[in-house]
Amino acid sequence: MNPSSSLPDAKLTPEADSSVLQIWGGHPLQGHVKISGAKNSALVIMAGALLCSGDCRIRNVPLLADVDRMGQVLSALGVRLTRQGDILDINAREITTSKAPYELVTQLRASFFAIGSILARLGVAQMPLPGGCAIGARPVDLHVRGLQAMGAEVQIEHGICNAYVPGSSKRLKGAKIYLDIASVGATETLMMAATLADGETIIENAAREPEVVDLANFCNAMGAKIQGAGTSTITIVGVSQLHSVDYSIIPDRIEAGTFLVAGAITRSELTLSPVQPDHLIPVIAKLREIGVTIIEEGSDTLRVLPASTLRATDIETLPHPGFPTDMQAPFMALLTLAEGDSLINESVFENRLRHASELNRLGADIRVKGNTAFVRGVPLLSGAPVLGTDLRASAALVLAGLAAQGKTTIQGLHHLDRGYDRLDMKLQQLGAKILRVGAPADTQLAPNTSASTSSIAT
Ligand SMILES: CC(=O)N[C@H]1[C@@H](OP(=O)(O)OP(=O)(O)OC[C@H]2O[C@@H](n3ccc(=O)[nH]c3=O)[C@H](O)[C@@H]2O)O[C@H](CO)[C@@H](O)[C@@H]1O
Ligand SMILES: C=C(OP(=O)(O)O)C(=O)O
Repeated sequence: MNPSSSLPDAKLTPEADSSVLQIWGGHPLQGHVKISGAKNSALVIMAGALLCSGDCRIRNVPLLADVDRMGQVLSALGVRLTRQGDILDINAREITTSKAPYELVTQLRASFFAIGSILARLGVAQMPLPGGCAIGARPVDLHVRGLQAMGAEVQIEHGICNAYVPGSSKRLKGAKIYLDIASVGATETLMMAATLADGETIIENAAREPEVVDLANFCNAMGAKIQGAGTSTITIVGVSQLHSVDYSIIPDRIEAGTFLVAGAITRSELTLSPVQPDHLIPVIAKLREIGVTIIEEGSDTLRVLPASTLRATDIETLPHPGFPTDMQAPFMALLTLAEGDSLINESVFENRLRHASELNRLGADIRVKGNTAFVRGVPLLSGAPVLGTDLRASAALVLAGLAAQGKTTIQGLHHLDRGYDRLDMKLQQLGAKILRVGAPADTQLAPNTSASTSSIAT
């Protein structure tokens, strides 16, 4: 069953670039929201499907522009894909080329991680350097060094990472790899590469994010031998081939966190499911510190209650299980309305505070110095035209817009659509007065004051 079957299908096209979101803020939300599958799991698991020459059925796949593009990357490699609702079937029996298309790979980050699976399957890969959110330099040196340690020759030329495995077997060799930084992507690239390598690979200082564990579980369900995912040391014993699989990806903890903040910032009562509360420990802990009541109901449901007062707090982003960098911008939106001064330190990416100046357009009081934002709480925000500069920055502006008095117009929706499954429609179903309109000229339309704006244009 498509978990979001009550939502219309959105068209995820470049038109999102010219469309805008209009939000009439200051209205409480109410109801239940269905959390979609995790973007960062879906994308890397699609890359992982390249390791297997049998059928891979992936369930709970979110409707995202990034998933579409990743599908196009796989198609361009000769892989067969069919999607029905949230089920994606992938068959990579034949990979007809080792060269991934530049114009697609450069539009998202996770596409690059497929260098690990392509190299493992074919012994050769030509992968353009990736795109993704412009939140820092985001090099791929750790991916490259790890593949080299496994015996690959790798060179970056003209924006393309060319890799091949010398020798007649074309098979990577197990290796001991220490990552200088616990990089999510490098851990995933190397874990995939190691599943089909000759011998044992040990990744030290591995990333511990839930999406790394999800990828390992997916690979193990295909017959891989991966141990330790979720800890700092992952051991992979290479196998010669993997078999068919039917696998369901985890709920998106960042989408869930975004809806928790939506409840908190609009002082609303919402329930969210399915979620894995243990994936949200730092987010829930910070919300409670801010004064928001979060109740766990059963094993997969969270309820957020209307907060009377929001209190300032300090946040430092860190690799999992620390506070997730992908929740930093949404929390900044929330803290603009908290009583007192908050300090937010972004320590994972070097340029991920660009939403601060856009939040200031809405009346927030934020000063940025280096990687630190000083947020002085204000009693209210007021709607204004703003620009989403990356995925989570755009989500932060939506959240601020929901709380701001009057009308907020958000441009740059292609960022939002990369990583949120029909966010505007889900908010609409909770009673938000939010409307997507096709072209900037339409932004002058009169507000639709009805709580259920079914005339949404997608
Ligand atoms: C598609 C995907 O899964 N994206 C997530 C992934 O991105 P991504 O995998 O790109 O993030 P990383 O964990 O690799 O990045 C962490 C830090 O390591 C640095 N670094 C990374 C690789 C490398 O070879 N060299 C290097 O210096 C990065 O520039 C960054 O400063 O994890 C991030 C951190 O949780 C999340 O914000 C992204 O949503
Ligand atoms: C940074 C993010 O995504 P990506 O790595 O795909 O750019 C994100 O999901 O917040």
